[in-house]
Amino acid sequence: MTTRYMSGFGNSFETEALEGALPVGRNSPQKCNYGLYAEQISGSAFTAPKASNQRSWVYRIRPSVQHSGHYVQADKGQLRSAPAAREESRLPIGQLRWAPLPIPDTPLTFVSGLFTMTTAGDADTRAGMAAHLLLITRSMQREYFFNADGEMLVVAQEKSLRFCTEFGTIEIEPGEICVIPRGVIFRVELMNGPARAYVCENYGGSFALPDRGPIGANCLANARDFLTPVAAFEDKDEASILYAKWGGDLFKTEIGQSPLDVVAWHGNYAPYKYDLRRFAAVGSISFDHPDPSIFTVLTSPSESPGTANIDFVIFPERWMVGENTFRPPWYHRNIMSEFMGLIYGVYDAKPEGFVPGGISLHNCMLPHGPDDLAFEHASNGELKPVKLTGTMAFMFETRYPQRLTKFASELKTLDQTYIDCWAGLKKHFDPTRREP
Ligand SMILES: O=C(O)Cc1cc(O)ccc1O
Ligand SMILES: [Fe+2]
Repeated sequence: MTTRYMSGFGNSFETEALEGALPVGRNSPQKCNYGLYAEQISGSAFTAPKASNQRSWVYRIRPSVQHSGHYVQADKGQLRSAPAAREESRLPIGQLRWAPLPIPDTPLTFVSGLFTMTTAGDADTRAGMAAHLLLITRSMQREYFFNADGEMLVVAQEKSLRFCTEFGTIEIEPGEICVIPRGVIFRVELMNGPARAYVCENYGGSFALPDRGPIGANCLANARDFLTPVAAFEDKDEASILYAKWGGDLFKTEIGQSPLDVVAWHGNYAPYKYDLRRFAAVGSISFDHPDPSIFTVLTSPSESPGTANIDFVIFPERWMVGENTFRPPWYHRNIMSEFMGLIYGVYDAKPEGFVPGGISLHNCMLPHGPDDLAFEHASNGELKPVKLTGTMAFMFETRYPQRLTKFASELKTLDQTYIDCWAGLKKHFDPTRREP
């Protein structure tokens, strides 16, 4: 199967899988072609300002009310939501790091394979996020899912994933991400074996491209590199289950057909993918290490301008050329809380211990920075231009403290010796020493 996409970010797209399925010049004619039902899905309040107003019109075989029934509670496994339950929120704080969670042999789908590591803010008040690890060993079959609590940003880490959605099909491989808006129904299939991914569940404002400020009109993530699928539909009458994440709980309902029955759609509320390797990194070409905000791919705004609900930041391949500069990230304490993952390669602040598929968590105001090895190397190495190659790390950075789940705190992969990576930093203080 070849997937086809339309280019652009937040465009008003239009696409039809059958010619003439889209009404011309109106949204809801008295009768739609092919006997389709017209329906709107809103991602913002009807009256939201134009720049943040999101909605799409879908023309489908059955209206969504028929892809619905009596919902009953489903087993939510290790899926958690903010605010964290009290017994989960008194867990010890600290700088934390996990080795990759092995992919088990047991059946895990996109729904049962979500393991929540942190939650932040409050899903009901549409503030904050959750960070999940995703392990998949089985494609969803006659199973579908939607999330009313937030949009889902999926970062492929090991093997590829196919998202069959109401709006069409998206395929991603490691190095690529997929964003599924709140409420959109989808199914996830494996493509080349059991997969591992990271998921940021965004309870807040939809991810948008950051303003570039003085950088100007180009570089970072360019709008044309975001890809939204063309319409594709299933006309399958077979007993299926629709899962819904709603208010922090997981529910399910039985339906008699595939809900992926949208024959045509138009609007600006739709899933998309992006290849992180297309990110045109901008950095210092003189001296000093800039803030990592220069590597923001997507930002979920909050009501405070400049203070993101979430920033999705990457650390891609790039040249390091700073003169008389300590080149890795500086030591720092940050009001924002940083959840990091490594897709492939080596991260410059942590050449050891932070491995692909692993996680680190540096929460609000907890100090961190390069380990002793990285410090020694960066303080004494010759400062010729160096290219960091074959690497892709990322960060989900939120204004809210990230609370660890009990699951995360009890994982065997939690690195009990992480704090020791700074133990070897020597006291160099000498009141008579001056650098040339
Ligand atoms: O802590 C980290 O590794 C992420 C990070 C990278 C950087 O270059 C500057 C600040 C920062 O938080
Ligand atoms: Fe940091």
